[in-house]
Amino acid sequence: MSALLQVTGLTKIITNQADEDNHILDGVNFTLNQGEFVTVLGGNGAGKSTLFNSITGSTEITSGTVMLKDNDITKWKEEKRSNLISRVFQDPKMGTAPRMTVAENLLLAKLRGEKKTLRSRNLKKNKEQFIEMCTSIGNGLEKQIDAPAGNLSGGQRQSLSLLMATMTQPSLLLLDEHTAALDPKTSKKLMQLTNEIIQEKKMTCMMITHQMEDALVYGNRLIVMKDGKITLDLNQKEKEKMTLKDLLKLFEEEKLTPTI
Ligand SMILES: Nc1ncnc2c1ncn2[C@@H]1O[C@H](COP(=O)(O)OP(=O)(O)OP(=O)(O)O)[C@@H](O)[C@H]1O
Repeated sequence: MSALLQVTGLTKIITNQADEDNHILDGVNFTLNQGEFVTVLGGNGAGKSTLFNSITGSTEITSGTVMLKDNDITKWKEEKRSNLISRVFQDPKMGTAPRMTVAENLLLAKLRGEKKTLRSRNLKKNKEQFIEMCTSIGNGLEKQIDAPAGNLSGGQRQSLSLLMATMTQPSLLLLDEHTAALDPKTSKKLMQLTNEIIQEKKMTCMMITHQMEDALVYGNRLIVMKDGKITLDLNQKEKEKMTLKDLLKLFEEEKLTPTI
């Protein structure tokens, strides 16, 4: 396996009004290999989303480097990084344009990184493929193909976000609690769909979740964060041995504190 993402000494310090430094990310180091699907657990405020923000370039870091596909992207603007990195957020409203139709949203995703306009000719050409993609999800999204994305249910809108995020096979897929705002049944379905897409496209993915069971069931590596640090990093074999009970016990006993 070859390294796809290499994060070294990633640190983000925020100084508050009392002039105290808060280490939101505290020297995070890890390497993600091509094809790895990592689930990321950690309590509120552990630094999980800030880690994602640092990788996508939506937050400025204090120090450290981010390498992606042998490129040092630390100083790249967010827009440039977005040609290689896709992210799906918790809020269904974040990943789609509400006034554009489902088909237009999908076309926008298909043309990512290209300087093309949303011509109706392009829409017509791709419509059949888009309907097929939507039908495969099984939640009626294809019936809304010409409806504005803002009219969709939360589950439909998140599945559209997921389709858009994975359409052009990004180098890295970041899922930021992307099922958390949905009801349990819809959330489960979207998680299954997510896993199918990741397996089928052999994608490299990091997924933040608060569902310990999902963190154990899905993916082939598990990372736990606490106080801006990675405090547990289980490979596939170690993860397979870990039971939900063991994991819950570790959290309860707070054995996930850094050893240094
Ligand atoms: N721009 C900022 N200014 C000040 N504090 C910030 C900023 N960004 C993040 N923080 C703080 O950094 C800490 C980590 O936040 P982050 O959102 O990364 O945590 P998280 O692990 O994703 O938590 P959650 O599970 O609640 O989403 C929090 O205490 C948060 O309030």
